[in-house]
Amino acid sequence: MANLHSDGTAVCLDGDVLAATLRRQMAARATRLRAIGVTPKLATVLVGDNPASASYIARKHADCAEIGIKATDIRLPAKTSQAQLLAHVAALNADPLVHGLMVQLPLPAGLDDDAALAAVDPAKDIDGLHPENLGRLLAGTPGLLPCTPHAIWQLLRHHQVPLKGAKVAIIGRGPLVGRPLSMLLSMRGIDASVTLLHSASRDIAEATRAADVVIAALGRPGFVTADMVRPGAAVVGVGITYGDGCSMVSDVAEDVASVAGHVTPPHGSVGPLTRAALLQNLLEIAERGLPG
Ligand SMILES: Nc1nc(=O)c2c([nH]1)NC[C@@H]1CN(c3ccc(C(=O)N[C@@H](CCC(=O)O)C(=O)O)cc3)C=[N+]21
Repeated sequence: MANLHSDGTAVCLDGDVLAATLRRQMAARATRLRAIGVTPKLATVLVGDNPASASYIARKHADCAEIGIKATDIRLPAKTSQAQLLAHVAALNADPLVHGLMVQLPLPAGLDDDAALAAVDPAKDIDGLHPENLGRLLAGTPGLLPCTPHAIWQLLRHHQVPLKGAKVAIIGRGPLVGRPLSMLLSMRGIDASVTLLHSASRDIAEATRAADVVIAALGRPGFVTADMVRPGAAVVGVGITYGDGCSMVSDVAEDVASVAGHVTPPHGSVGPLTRAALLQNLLEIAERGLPG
């Protein structure tokens, strides 16, 4: 098996390394934009004090500082009303100096995630989760791509994992990852043959054992085990569950590395690339001269 290391362990699909490369490429793009008088600018909206959400937002802002993207960090109390939240989104939509914005999910109880996604101007929708952008992906004419699916595609492409005609088993049909990823990878030009598995699927292991690529995005620690993986297959763990203390546990069990050809590391890999994909969308908007 050509894709295995000589000691029989899988090649590491390391998102940290690729994300650092992508940030350097983005820094060069930001420099070129500033040279023509465009300062790329992000706005994030965080409602409440979910510690995981606060940590992701802090990392997005640190990435912006490193790349040379201006960023505004809007924090609203958990008791914010739907109308107040939508007023903040409308103001950012209308601000010609803001190229892209996102509302961090999940919102606290009482606020509507879908309504918040739909309120973002689709031309500034760096999450790629507005119904118009999801609809364009479904139609095969994508606009801004959803970040985690784009991250996973870039990770597989970077490591030259073949997708054309390949059997790809995706576990999890959520709106942020599994479902849009199934649309992306089955697009003309990428040409994977996708099986979308979920909690009501029978014989998940049978489907994953037949797959060239297994992508676990369900949020169940250690769900994909070595016996579910064909030797030499590529395995991507997306879901991360916070264990004791600050440990992070992947949807992919550690024993998978002894069977797979490629595998994401146990501490996760897709998160830093998801942040990179968000800022790639932002720079694309700024380069198009849109919308301001
Ligand atoms: N509107 C919206 N857009 C999102 O893109 C979005 C969202 N809501 N809600 C939650 C999920 C989750 N998500 C992550 C992003 C980065 C890491 C990440 O960078 N993780 C680091 C460390 C994380 C840590 O230490 O807490 C890592 O994997 O190494 C993880 C998860 C984006 N999401």
